[in-house]
Amino acid sequence: MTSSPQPSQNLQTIETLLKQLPEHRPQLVVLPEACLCFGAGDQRQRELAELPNEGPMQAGLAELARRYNVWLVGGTIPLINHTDDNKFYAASLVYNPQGECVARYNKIHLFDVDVADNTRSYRESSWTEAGTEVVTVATEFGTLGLAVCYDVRFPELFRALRSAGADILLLPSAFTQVTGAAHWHVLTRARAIEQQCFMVAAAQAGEHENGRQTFGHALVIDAWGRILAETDQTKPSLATALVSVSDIHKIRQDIPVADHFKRSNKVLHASTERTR
Ligand SMILES: O=C(O)CNC(=O)[C@H](CS)NC(=O)CCC(=O)C(=O)O
Repeated sequence: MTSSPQPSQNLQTIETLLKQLPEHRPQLVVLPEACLCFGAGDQRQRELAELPNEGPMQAGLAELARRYNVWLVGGTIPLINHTDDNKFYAASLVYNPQGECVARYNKIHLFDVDVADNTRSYRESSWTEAGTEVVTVATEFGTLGLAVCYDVRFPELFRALRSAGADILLLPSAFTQVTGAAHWHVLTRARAIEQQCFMVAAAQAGEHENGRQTFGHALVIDAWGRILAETDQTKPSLATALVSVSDIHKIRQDIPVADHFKRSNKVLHASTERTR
């Protein structure tokens, strides 16, 4: 998506995409970070921020999940934070096909980064409250592990998701054009390979109303690191793949990294303690 600052307009775009989905059900649809409001400025986002399970953005996503009979992951939307009025949570919400919100993940790693693009300096923590919880959710497809965008640079989170049972990693994103061109495919594939999970990485793409340029290239990656689907367009489009989560069992059996990590973790931990 090339989301605008206008939630109702973005909901319409999402509905246009949902109409193009293959017939196959059950189906999981992952939307990009800030799918309902992008490039609006932090003041506008604060105004739009909603309480959990209240407000038009969440009602819109719930209704679409129900109408199209899909599991729908609403990238991130701003949700109110009671401890600091100036900061909202960047929350990724999972809706089941009945339109019920069954999980919420607040983005943990915030993008306080300098980039050689026309924005130059990103300071996400100045308007976003960091999440503190690792979130997985059991579904009929397998267990989903939730992460968002910049989180992909922190493999420890993905290790924690795998330890908590994740089979399918979800990564709603809004990667910058510059960092995306250099790192997007490598990072998303690396997380899939090392955790032996599917990776569904949705993306903002193109040039937004505030001049920000995002990289696009939404991906579905399997647990062997193969790219199953990719969209390289900068107009709203879908990357779709038909997958079976049972494919990961052989990979995990043949290369038992989860067991080996338990062994090495003790050694590594003891060793860093000694050298400190
Ligand atoms: O601000 C919004 O409206 C939506 N959120 C974003 O665009 C976020 C925070 S600025 N973007 C990223 O995390 C980019 C990460 C990235 O590009 C990298 O890790 O290289």
